[in-house]
Amino acid sequence: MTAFQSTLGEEEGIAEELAENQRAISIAEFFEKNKHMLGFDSGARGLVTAVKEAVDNALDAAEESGILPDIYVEIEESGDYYKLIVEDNGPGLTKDSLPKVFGKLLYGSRFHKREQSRGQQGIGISAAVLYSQLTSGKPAKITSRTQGSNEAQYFELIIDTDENEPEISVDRTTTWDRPHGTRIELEMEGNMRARQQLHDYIKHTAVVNPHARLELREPQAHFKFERATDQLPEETEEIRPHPHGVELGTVIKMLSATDSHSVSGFLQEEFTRVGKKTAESVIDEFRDRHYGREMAWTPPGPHESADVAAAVTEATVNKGATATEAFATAIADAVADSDRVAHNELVAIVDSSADAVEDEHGTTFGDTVRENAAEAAWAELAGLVGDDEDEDPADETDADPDDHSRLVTDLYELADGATSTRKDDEVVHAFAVRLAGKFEDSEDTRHRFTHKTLVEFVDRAAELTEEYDDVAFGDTARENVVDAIWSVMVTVPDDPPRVRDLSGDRDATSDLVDGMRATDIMAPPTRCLSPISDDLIEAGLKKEFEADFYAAATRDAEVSGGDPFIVEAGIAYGGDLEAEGSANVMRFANRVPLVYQRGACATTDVVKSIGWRNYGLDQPGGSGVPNGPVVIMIHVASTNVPFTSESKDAVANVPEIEDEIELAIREAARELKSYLNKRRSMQKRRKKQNVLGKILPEMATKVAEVTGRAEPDIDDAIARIMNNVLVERRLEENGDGQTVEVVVENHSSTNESLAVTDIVSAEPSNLSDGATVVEMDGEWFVKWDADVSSGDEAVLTYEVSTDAAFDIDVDGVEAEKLTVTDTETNQ
Ligand SMILES: Nc1ncnc2c1ncn2[C@@H]1O[C@H](COP(=O)(O)OP(=O)(O)OP(=O)(O)O)[C@@H](O)[C@H]1O
Repeated sequence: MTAFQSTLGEEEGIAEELAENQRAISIAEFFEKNKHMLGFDSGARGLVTAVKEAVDNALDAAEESGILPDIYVEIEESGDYYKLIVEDNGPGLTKDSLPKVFGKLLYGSRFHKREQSRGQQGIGISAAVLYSQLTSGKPAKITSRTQGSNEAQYFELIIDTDENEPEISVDRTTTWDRPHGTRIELEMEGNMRARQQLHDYIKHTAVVNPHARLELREPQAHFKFERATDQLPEETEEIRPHPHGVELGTVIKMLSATDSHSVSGFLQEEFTRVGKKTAESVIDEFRDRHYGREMAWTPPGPHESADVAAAVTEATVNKGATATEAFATAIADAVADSDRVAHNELVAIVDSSADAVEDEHGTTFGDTVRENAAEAAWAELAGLVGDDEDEDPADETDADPDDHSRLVTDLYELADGATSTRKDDEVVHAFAVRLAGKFEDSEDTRHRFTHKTLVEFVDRAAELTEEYDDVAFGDTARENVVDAIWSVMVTVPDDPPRVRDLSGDRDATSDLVDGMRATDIMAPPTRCLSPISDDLIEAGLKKEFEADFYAAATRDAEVSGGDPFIVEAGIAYGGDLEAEGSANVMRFANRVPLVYQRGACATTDVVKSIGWRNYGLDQPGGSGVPNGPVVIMIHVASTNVPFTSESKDAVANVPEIEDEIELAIREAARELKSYLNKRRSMQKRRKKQNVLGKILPEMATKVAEVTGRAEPDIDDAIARIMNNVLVERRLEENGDGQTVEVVVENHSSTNESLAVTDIVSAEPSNLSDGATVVEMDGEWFVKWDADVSSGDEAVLTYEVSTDAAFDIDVDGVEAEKLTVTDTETNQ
């Protein structure tokens, strides 16, 4: 029995006793116990993670200050431990901030910023310090020199885990040969079993950061990556959150923190891409959700008993006959001129008619008169003065086909247009009668309903119709009818609540968040992001892998959780890539290679979910990572990459991000597909050509033998059979010299553009139009660009002495589609 159990059963004091054991846990203490969460779960991994944290910080700091990064990483054995040194040429850290940066967890400059950076949480480097002190007991040794300062600061510190504060043991000035930057030295327990991961991390960092100079020295290897460009990545700018995808909790927090009083001001001030017009659209969406829409009915026609003018006249008292008539006519005319009228629109019509009549007749139309008039006119319009005497409003099953209230006619039209043509007229009519009943019986005489209520009305009317008329009125029909009615209903003009009222109202805020999501809003600005760009991805892949084919795609920015993100993908295929086994999937987030937890990453999940056979790759079982000589690279750039854990190894399964990853990969994969298709058809062509190349000469000899004639021109025949482009030289003696004809016959089905270069050993003359000649070291290069339509031919001519030798080179047509016969050369 545990001590805890022994106390059970005794009535008093358990809670008190338990309460005595409760105490707050410092964040440093927590991570001391849970270092795996930060990527320090083993000695091998600890070293890689520490390098990664320090190098990521160095790159961030240098780029932020517009400095081309120059980073030196050294790992050396030091007795039972490993010593890690990372030096950068960044801006350095001030004496005040340095101890906190390295000696306090959750302290950093990036957590609150909406801007792409490698660092996000303010944990990374202090976690490395924590791991080092935990495993070696030694303090972190840090040197930092800020720009323009004559001397550097030197600190030795550990983290006081109870307090999560730095404990400084040495604090002095020193000299350092770097003009500015930071050097950190950590000793830790470790091993180099993860050497490959370490090398990959440094190598891949170099690939996606061509502006950085990186050097790694470790006990068994030393390599340097010189910078490939002096161009820093485009500077990023901090942005406000985008309204798409911000969560309710965040909006509640923002509402209580904002200085704005109106919702419109709040939206414009606190979010990116929201101007006055967009704010108004969001508020309209909010109104639809929060207040509902009002049903707009068609105005009564001349054959109908409903009479707006008569009703207004009757409701207006003591205004004199002329003014009353003018008032009633103005309202009736405005109603008749509208396609449909909702309650709030009618109120506006009454107001403007009253104002106009007041001006013209000098009679005052007060609020009560206006209200009475609006009520009377609305009763006509909305069928509130029922013309069906026998109808029992309590009997919702009543669907008398003879019943023709004006609402029924209106709703019938809408329902008929929205349901399949197979639905019987009478059934639709019966449904319209029941639905009209719901409107007529509603307590809200303005016919103002939320979408949800409308769905309930339609469902109920449909259920009754199914039950009593024994017909199907399924989900699709119901949804279509709801859509048709909702689209003619009108957004109400009610003012949204003030920010201070909204901030305490969770439901109303939720309507606002839904409204923000439903509004079309321009994609967020991308200046807060720094994608690699498709060109540089291709260049990076080319630098790293010898392949036959490369493709890359950069998607437009999208939003997730209010944070903009961009996904990029690259594919390399063939060449020297490993043909055995599955494809090499390279993952990057904010230009940082992701080394661990491949299997837990959204990028890997997406790669596995794609049907690669469609793109011409081998994929056993039709799912999973494809096989073959392929590298698939994915880069997720975001102002806040959603990682699965603080160790930032794997991207979480966020649907919006997964969709974009898929689209980016598919974009690059489509190019791969057409490359592979072409390659396959070229292979077929080559095979066919090889067979023909063997058979035709034998046939030619046989034919010549049998017929006793000269052997036919085989090259010509091959070109024609294969639908090739034939380039043929013809020579004709001409006095002292000879005329050269280079003939291009296009037997293919497409128009072709060729670049022909004939290298001649003597000086040519009388070149045909379009050809140029350049002399180099006693050889003449006759250059000619020929555009030859399908089925056509083009000829290059020139003259040259009979002893000239030729060598022809043709560019612009794949080798498999080209037949060159240069046999009649004099050499
Ligand atoms: N080499 C450096 N030069 C200049 N500033 C640095 C350097 N390293 C860290 N910093 C500063 O210290 C802060 C804390 O760094 P830390 O690695 O703990 O967190 P982070 O990089 O912000 O986030 P993450 O936990 O995601 O890595 C950074 O935000 C940055 O402002």
